[in-house]
This record gives sequence, structure tokens and C-alpha cells, in this order.
Amino acid sequence: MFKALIEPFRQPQPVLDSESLRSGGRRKPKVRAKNWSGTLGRIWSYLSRRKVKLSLVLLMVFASSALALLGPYMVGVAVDQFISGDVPSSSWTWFLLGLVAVYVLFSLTSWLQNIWMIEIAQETVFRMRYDLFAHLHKLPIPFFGKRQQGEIMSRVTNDIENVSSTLNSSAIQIFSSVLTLIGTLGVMLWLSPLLTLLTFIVVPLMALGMRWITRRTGPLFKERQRNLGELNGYIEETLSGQRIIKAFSQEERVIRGFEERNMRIRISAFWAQTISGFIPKLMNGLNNLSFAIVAGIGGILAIQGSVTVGVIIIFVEYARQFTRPLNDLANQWNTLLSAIAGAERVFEVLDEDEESKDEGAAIALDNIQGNVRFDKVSFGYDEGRDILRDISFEAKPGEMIALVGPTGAGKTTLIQLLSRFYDPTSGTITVDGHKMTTIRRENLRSHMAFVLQDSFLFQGTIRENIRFGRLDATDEEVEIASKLANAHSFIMRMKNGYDRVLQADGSGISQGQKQLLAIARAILADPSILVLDEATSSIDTVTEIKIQEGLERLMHGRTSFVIAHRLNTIRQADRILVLKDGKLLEQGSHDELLKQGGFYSDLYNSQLRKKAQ
Ligand SMILES: Nc1ncnc2c1ncn2[C@@H]1O[C@H](COP(=O)(O)OP(=O)(O)OP(=O)(O)O)[C@@H](O)[C@H]1O
Repeated sequence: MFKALIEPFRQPQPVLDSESLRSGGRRKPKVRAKNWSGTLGRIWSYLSRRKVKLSLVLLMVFASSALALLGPYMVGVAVDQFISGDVPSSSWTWFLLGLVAVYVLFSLTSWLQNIWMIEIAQETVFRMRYDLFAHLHKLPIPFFGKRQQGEIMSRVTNDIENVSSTLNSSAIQIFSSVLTLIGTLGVMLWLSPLLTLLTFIVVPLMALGMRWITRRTGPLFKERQRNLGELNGYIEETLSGQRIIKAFSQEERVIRGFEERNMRIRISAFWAQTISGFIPKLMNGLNNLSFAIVAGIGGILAIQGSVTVGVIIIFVEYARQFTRPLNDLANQWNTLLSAIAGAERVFEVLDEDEESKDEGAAIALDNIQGNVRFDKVSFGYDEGRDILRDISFEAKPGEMIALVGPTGAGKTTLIQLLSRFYDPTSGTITVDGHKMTTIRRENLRSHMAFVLQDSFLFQGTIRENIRFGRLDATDEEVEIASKLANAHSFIMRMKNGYDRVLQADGSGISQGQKQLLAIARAILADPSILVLDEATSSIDTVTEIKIQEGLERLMHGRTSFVIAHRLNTIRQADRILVLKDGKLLEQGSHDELLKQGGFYSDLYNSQLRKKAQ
């Protein structure tokens, strides 16, 4: 046991590996320390918005610290006067009343500083949470691609909560402790420099001990927060993937994955808590030593007559008081460290770059005709690996453009560029003759609508889900859009009709019905440019016909980009773009491409043959 305990002290930075996991937390994970002054500075920038309240809190802290010093001082002086015997008895009554007043005021100022600080703390984390959430929604799509949702959620919840609990109590307690320490030191020096020196002889040892321990625990607390975020991500992912996990009987594997992540938290939390748990013990031990020195040597000095008994009483009381702030400091240190770790993770997200800015003075267009031009556009998700190469084509207003090609050809990627989730690495995209990057992103997107394979539904009524296309639409407009989308009849057949509450995972509604709702949503949005990702999943013929009808009504008079998987549905397209390995291989109408006898005609004929079989 002892060996396990001293292990981390021998190896300042061992590695968290499979061995660590197997060892059940006996090996300390590898962690990196960071500079925290920046993080504290940024927390301060939030706190400083409430300067007046904060000044009041500081005033209360000063008052309560001074009152905490005054009580023992009064007792010491009274004892000296009692020993000298020259105090009239009426003075004792006043002394006792004074002492009660000091302690009542002490409680009052402590209580006030506490409730005011809670108010400041709650406002601070309210703003931080708001900034974080608002910033998250300005981040580019690639940011979300690289992280698990649960991990991001953990930053908005767990990490902010850590900051909150520290600001509520620990921060002010730490400040008050430091102040009490300074005050105690001042009065002690004034009374007896020699006894002060003896009392504080242990302080350098305490400081060294604290420094040594916190250097090790700080990064461990950060590691624990990171692991917690990872676990949250895993929980979120596995819960949302429940059906797939069950369908493939992967429950055991998922539980093992959880165990591994859970164990990582156990290891980092174990070491963080264990090592920081030494702090109060160390403080207590050293403080008892200081107490013994003051009592022993102070007693000798009192017998010799170089100090009074009252001074010894004050010193003994101060030595005890001086333990309290030190112990508070030691106890609150854990919370402070974990809050700084949490804040660092919050600021890390806040420092992420927002979606690339629109060029110069970006314009907003009231109307868009829907002329879209791609001019030698190339793009790659990762540097040096182009997914789209040299793509050039034009979509005239109202035209239907179909995108076809084998899986991984780059169809979705092209759509992502069109919606400005990403910007091209080279080449330009223009809309109605304006370079896309010169049109305000939100303005551009407000003229577009998407009907994707997996249409996203929010938890809410059917009406609210359709109205997502245009928030100011009336109930009547929602119904008209649903009728055009062929969704009205199935909605009316459902219990509660338009007021039926849907779940976020879309349970209780079929894939085809989801598509019809997405079409209604897009019709309501009344966009100039449409992006459709044709469903690959097999839908019954009746629903398919309904969807097709709805789509045709939706596409009428709008520039539409359709990712087509079944080629017979795009025969009427004005232009078909055939993509292969990121290159635009062929383009033309269905008949033109068939005549060319190239890749498209092979693809079409092979689909026909499959159907005939
Ligand atoms: N976020 C991403 N980061 C890196 N590479 C990506 C990313 N998204 C897609 N890719 C890669 O880009 C290529 C084109 O993918 P894309 O999704 O555009 O193909 P697609 O033609 O739409 O395929 P499908 O018909 O299967 O949907 C693929 O090789 C894919 O692995």
C-alpha cells in the first residue's frame, strides 16, 4: 500500500496506458501542466462586470477578517487587565457586550459577503454559459465533426458547474483566508516579533508542501475533467445508437468501452484527490507543531516576564485561527483546481475560430434568382488531399441539377460548399453573379432550403417542426404547405393531428413521413435554391409517389440540386452532373448523356438491368 502511495512521487509523469487501466488506478496518468494565470485573468474579466457588488463583497471580507482578529485580541487584553486587578466590575459587562457585538457583526458580514458573492457567481456563470452556447452555434461544421456531442455538452454543463461552485464559496473563502493570515501576521508582529517568528517558522514548510502537491494535482484535475467529458460523449453516443447496438448484439462491447472510460476517470480522480488530500493533513501536522512551539516557548517567556499572559492567549488563539484559513485554503484548493481546469476547457472552446468571415463588406440580398456558378472549384477536408477537383458548371434560375456518381464521389461535399459549411480551397462559387463569400452567410442560407435523407426533427409538435422553415408562418400557411407536400392527410390521421408531439429521435413516425414533413418545411421556407438528398432507403411505392409529387411541387420555379441515387427519378433534370473521384466527368441532359455512351450511360443501363432481374 505504502509503495503504491509513494509511486507517483517517484515518477512525476508516468503514462496513462493500458497498464494504468489494468493496474486499477495505481499508476498515475500522464498529464501536462498549463499556465493558469491567463485562465484566472479571463474569469476575472467576467467577475469584474459587477464591480460595485464585488467591492461590497471585498468590504465585507475586510470587515469580517478584522472582526475575527479583534475578538481574541479583546480577550487577551481583558485577561491582562484581570490579572493586574485594576478593572472595575462594571467594565466586565461592557466588555462582554462588546465581545458579543464583535461576534454578531462578524456573522453578519460573513453572511452578507456570502449571499452577494453567490449572486455575482451565478451571474458570472450565467454569462459564461451563454457565451459558450452562443459561440458553439457560430463554430464551423468541422469543429463538430472532430468532437463527440456529449463531450461538448460536458463543457457547457459539468465544467461550468465546477466554475460555479468555486465562485459561490471557495474563491471568497480563499481570499478571506489570505486576508486573515495577513492581518494575523500584522497584529502578531506588533505584539511580539519573537513569538511571531516562532509561530510562522512552519510557514515556509507549508508553502513548499502546497506548491509541491498542487503542481502535481492541477494537471490531474484537468485530466479528470477531460475524462469526464469523454465519458459523457460516449454515453450520449451509445444511447443515441441504442437500436444499432442491440441489432448487432454489441451491448457487451459497449459496456466494456464504458468501463474503460469509467476507469480512466477513476484513475485521474483517485490521484487528484489522493495527492491533494495530503494538503490538509500536512497543514494540520505543521500547525500543531507551531502551536506546540508557541505554547512551550511562550510559557517560558511569560515566566521570565518578557511577555504577558494575555499576549500568550492572543497568540495561542491566533495560532488556532491561523490554522483555520490555512485549512480552508487547503480544503478549497481542490475545488479551485478543478474549477480552473473546467474554466480552461470552457475558454478552449471560446477560443475556437468562428465560421470563416464573409469577405469585406458582405452584402445581403433581398431576392435571389437562383443562378449558381461553380468556376474551377477545388476542395479538400484535409490539407493536400483534394476531394473535389476543378469543378465548373452553371445552374440557371429554376433549373433542376442532378448530382450522380458512385459512393464517395463528392456529391455531398459539393452540397456542403453550396451551403457554405465549408469554403473552396481554390476557385469561386457565385450566386446571381455575386461571389458567395461576399454575401452574408445567414442571408444566403435564408434563401436556401434542404430536404436531407435523415430529416432532423426536434422534440415538439408537428406544427412546430414544420414551422421551423419559417417561424412567422400562420397555422393556415403550415397546413397549405403540408397539403402541397402531401403530408396533410397522414398528419390528420394521427392522434392530435398537427399538435401531436414528436420525439427528437423521430420515433413514432416513419421514414417516408419524416421526408414529407421535411418537404412541407421547405415549401413553407419558400427558398430560391433547394438542396435535396434523395432517400436511399426503400419506401413503399404509394409513399414514394407522394414524396415525388411533393418534391415536384417544391422544386417548381426554384433552382434545385438533387443528389440522386435512383437514376430514373432524375430523367427530367435540366442538367445531370456526373461526379467520379471528385472530378466532374460528364454533364448534360439524360438523353445527351445516354447518347454519349460514357460513365452515366453505363451506370443507367446497369441500374436498368438490376431492376429487370
Ligand atoms: N468531414 C470529412 N472529413 C474528411 N473527409 C471527408 C469528410 N466528409 C467526407 N469525406 C470524404 O470525402 C469523400 C467524398 O464524400 P462525400 O460524402 O462527398 O461523397 P458522396 O458522393 O456524397 O457519397 P455518398 O453517395 O456515399 O453519400 C469521401 O472519400 C469521404 O470519405
